[in-house]
Amino acid sequence: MKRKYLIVIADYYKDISKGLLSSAKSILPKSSLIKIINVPGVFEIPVTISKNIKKYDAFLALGCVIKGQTPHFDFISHSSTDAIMKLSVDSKKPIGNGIITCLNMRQAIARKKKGREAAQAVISVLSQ
Ligand SMILES: Nc1c(NC[C@H](O)[C@H](O)[C@H](O)CO)[nH]c(=O)[nH]c1=O
Ligand SMILES: CC(=O)[C@@H](O)COP(=O)(O)O
Repeated sequence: MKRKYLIVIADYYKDISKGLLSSAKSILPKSSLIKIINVPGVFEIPVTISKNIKKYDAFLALGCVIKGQTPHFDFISHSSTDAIMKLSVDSKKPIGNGIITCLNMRQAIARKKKGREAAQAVISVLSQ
């Protein structure tokens, strides 16, 4: 079956996002219809998915948050994760969480292939 996927990707850390995107795309079925929307940061991901929730079968949220000096990291990480979970449960559609939350750039580089896990999870839920 030809599934429609929307990938929403935050450009805040472009190199990391590129890795997340290529690893996610590598596992999606070749027959899928895939649309990609770029947003400035992970905070913009939930509203973008929400605006498109009826148009696609499944979604991938990709981005990277790296801890700085202030509590900003916790607010951005929790609010985006919670909003994505709520959207997924309310709409009954899978949204793969490929937002990595890291304490430093070294951790982010080591995790930039995690898009694959998010894509794999979505495929698994779609097949239930
Ligand atoms: N600090 C990070 C951000 N911050 C930006 C926000 O996501 C948002 O774009 C801004 O607050 C305007 O609404 N975004 C990331 O993706 N990663 C970060 O580490
Ligand atoms: C997400 C963050 O914590 C970071 O990008 C912001 O840095 P800071 O807390 O130093 O303003």
